[in-house]
Amino acid sequence: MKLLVTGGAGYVGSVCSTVLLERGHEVVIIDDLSTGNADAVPLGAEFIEGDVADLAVDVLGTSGTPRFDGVLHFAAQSLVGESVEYPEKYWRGNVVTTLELLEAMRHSGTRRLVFSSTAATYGEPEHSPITEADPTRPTNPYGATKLAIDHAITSYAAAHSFAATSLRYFNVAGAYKSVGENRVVETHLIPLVLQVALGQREKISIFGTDWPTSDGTAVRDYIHVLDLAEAHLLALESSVEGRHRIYNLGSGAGFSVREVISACARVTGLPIPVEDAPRRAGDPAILVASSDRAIAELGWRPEHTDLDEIVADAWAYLQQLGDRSHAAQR
Ligand SMILES: NC(=O)c1ccc[n+]([C@@H]2O[C@H](COP(=O)([O-])OP(=O)(O)OC[C@H]3O[C@@H](n4cnc5c(N)ncnc54)[C@H](O)[C@@H]3O)[C@@H](O)[C@H]2O)c1
Ligand SMILES: O=c1ccn([C@@H]2O[C@H](COP(=O)(O)OP(=O)(O)O[C@H]3O[C@H](CO)[C@H](O)[C@H](O)[C@H]3O)[C@@H](O)[C@H]2O)c(=O)[nH]1
Repeated sequence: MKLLVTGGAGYVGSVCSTVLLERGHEVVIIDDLSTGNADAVPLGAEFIEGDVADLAVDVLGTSGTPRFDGVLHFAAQSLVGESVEYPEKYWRGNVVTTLELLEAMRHSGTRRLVFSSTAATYGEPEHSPITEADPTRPTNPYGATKLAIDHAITSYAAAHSFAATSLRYFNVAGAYKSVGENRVVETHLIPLVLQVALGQREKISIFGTDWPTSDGTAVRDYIHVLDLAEAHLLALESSVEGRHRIYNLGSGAGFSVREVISACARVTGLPIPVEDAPRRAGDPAILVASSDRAIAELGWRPEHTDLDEIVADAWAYLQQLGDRSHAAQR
């Protein structure tokens, strides 16, 4: 297939693009490098630098035979805390941008879409694990914008025969080959803990030690980025015109913040100083996915579910990056 990948210079988008190219697909990437890295664009992909909202119409074309077989839409602003402080950046950057993309797809006759949704669409869950039938009550603007986009996609599928899939990722982690997490502003637990191990940060703050969990720290479901890439391929291949399918994607097990820090200490063999800190606003206590629907309908099987393996891949990537990481250059 010839595929348009938005956000293909970001973490998840560049790993997925790498896997798509390995499977023989043609990949064109649009990325404005607002949070991505030009050197994450995989060899073999065509790269167009700029904003999806500005470029979608030109790149997809407006009439005749569609130029692309499908779109994978990763481009987004995705920092929960920032979304609380600057919601306008999220409503414009996520919702307005995606509406422009959907319209460009409609006019060009491109119907196949895989969208990066998120566990943050659910908000504070009533029970665990979370299924797709559970209520969606996001607790921050980031989750609200992703949910709004999911609703828009549902109506485009019904009215305009889009063959769409929203993948609700839980906590993505790990690395694949030369691609991993290398953000200017890093807020995610595993890369932060590994930066402490590397001596790039003094310590890791544990946000909340009084959660109703076994060790008092928050529990998350960490999914290897390579398993996520496989789900995108399966979603693309099986998409159905007129349907918008929604799937949760996680590894099926929850790990506490302290368990993640222990895994990082085991894998690196290095000391990781910690400090107890207050809860972070908007954080739910426990987020664990039921991926049963993706397993049953897509035939997806998460294969890299061992936390130590996920951490080891992220660690290998950071070591290989060395002085080239944003954290090293600060
Ligand atoms: N990482 C996670 O744990 C996680 C979890 C759930 C959902 N997601 C979603 O997955 C997607 C990818 O996340 P990520 O962690 O790789 O983030 P990322 O910030 O590394 O990647 C996003 C990419 O999109 C680009 N971008 C943003 N807005 C753009 C625009 N308007 N035009 C062109 N390019 C634009 C950025 O430069 C960046 O390269 C996002 O949609 C995110 O909301 C991520
Ligand atoms: O320095 C830190 C950073 C994080 N945490 C804790 O570690 C856990 C994981 O935090 P992350 O920031 O790595 O991930 P989140 O669970 O907050 O959010 C991630 O997963 C969500 C879905 O589960 C959303 O999709 C979101 O985009 C994505 O960043 C949370 O309990 C958080 O409070 C700490 O204790 N200290």
